[in-house]
Amino acid sequence: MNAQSSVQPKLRVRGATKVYSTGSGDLLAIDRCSLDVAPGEIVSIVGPSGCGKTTLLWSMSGLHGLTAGEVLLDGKPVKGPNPEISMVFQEANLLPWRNLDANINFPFEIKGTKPDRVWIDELLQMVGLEGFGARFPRELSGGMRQRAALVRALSFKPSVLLMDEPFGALDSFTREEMNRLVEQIWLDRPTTIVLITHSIEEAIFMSDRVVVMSARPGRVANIYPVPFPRPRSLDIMATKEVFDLTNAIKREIVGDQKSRFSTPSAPVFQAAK
Ligand SMILES: Nc1ncnc2c1ncn2[C@@H]1O[C@H](COP(=O)(O)OP(=O)(O)OP(=O)(O)O)[C@@H](O)[C@H]1O
Repeated sequence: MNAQSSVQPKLRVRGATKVYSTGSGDLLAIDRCSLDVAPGEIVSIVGPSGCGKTTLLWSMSGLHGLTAGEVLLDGKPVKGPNPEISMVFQEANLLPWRNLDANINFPFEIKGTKPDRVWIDELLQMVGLEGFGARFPRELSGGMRQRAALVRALSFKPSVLLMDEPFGALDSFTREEMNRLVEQIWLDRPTTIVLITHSIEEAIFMSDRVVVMSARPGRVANIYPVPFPRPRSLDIMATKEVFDLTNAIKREIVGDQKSRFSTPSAPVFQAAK
């Protein structure tokens, strides 16, 4: 799917600017970021540490407000938590005293709504966790806990899934397994996904487009289309085209950081006018 097509964007970020008030003054985290994500598209956001990736993603979720700019879901402003938007974080955040089933049910209990058990069982099967409902988080591996977090996030049937470095704490083998799993689920049930990652390889494997942000204050520096066919096999990932794209993105990020380090840095910024 291509965001440049005439289809209305699922998610539209317009001039997103966020200033945090800190003990040493205002800090401009992101500055006039704009991005359209098409329905059913997977977009990754990469950039130097501290460039504002999480700030941008949380703004998309409605979990925190913007100083200026707006986020639109299907053309309507996102002004707070939205049932259409789910999140997955680096930590699975499962409640240790509840078993897997009870963890997945927990958000429904809070909301006072009834979970769709058929859908949840289907998800558990897709991620290979069927039959593990009675297990407690301590009895699950890191990868299994993240798979459970994925099921919990998808259990609401969101139309947008926001993932904040979801596999960053996993070993590289499990991480690749999770990448393939998310792609499989997405191929089966297309959802609009925005993913933050520190791994350019992961970004390329997962995405239709990779957004590169500049060092803080974060701006959209460049957007790279990823034209490789799906499902993305290890063979595709080993091609020269992927190697060249990886290097181009890496060079852009490293180059940006180098130019920052070679000029005196000012940690506190004024908000963009
Ligand atoms: N609640 C907050 N209050 C003050 N400053 C904040 C707050 N949250 C983030 N920041 C600052 O805003 C900037 C952007 O942070 P953010 O976490 O969005 O970046 P990031 O690109 O996700 O970082 P990383 O890649 O290291 O996870 C950083 O300088 C950070 O210290």
